[in-house]
Amino acid sequence: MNNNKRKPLVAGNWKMNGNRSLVTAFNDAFENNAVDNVDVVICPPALYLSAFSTQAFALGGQDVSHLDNGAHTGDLSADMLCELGCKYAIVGHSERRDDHGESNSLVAEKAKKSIASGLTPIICVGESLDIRESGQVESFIGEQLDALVNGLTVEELSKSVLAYEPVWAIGTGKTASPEQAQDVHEFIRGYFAKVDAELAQGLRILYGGSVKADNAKTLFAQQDVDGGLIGGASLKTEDFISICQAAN
Ligand SMILES: O=C(CO)COP(=O)(O)O
Repeated sequence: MNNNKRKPLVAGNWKMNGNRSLVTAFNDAFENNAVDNVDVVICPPALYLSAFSTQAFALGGQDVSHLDNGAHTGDLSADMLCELGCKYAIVGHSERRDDHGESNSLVAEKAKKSIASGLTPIICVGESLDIRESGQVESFIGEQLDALVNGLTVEELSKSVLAYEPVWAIGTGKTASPEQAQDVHEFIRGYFAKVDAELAQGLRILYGGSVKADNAKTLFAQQDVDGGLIGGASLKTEDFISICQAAN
């Protein structure tokens, strides 16, 4: 693991996968395999949240509304997630941005609402292959970050976690190389350093995109990589536990 003072965090995003027996498997596996010195989070489909019984990891929502309550069919509020025991909520995942047209400013509103309710938002940013191939990674991610800095105070940002998830690496088996990941993480930390040096130093920035048990350690060893946001490999207890241990 890198030698900075930020506590590593590994979050599993089950997406629209899993069932009650997977919940049971995770309850059992984590009771028997402690992961030390790493904050571990599972973000299952929300209707399974109440089926978890272990205290070995925290729970998170995969998305959250920017609104308090009301006539918004299918949406879940931050308070509801809190009531079901969540400590975190993923916001701005590229699948939400693509499937539901979520804008940078909406993502910032969701992060703000999460913090107001006591949740830690895991705010996702990342570029498509087109953007990368046209050499616009930093300007594209810079715009995603601009919306956060415009919408959230430094104090709110310091209660957030960032996740860099290159869209071309999600579910494709094409992981960013450790150098590619480090380059963007360094850019993100540098961006926040211009806002507030202490904020940037303490901000946890996770990498997500085809993280597996066999590549996690080298990714997590990068100076500015503080853990991971894991999709496919978070659906298997053994793989996910190995990835969590690689962050220690
Ligand atoms: O989108 C992701 C996590 O949020 C990454 O998914 P994969 O690990 O399946 O590539």
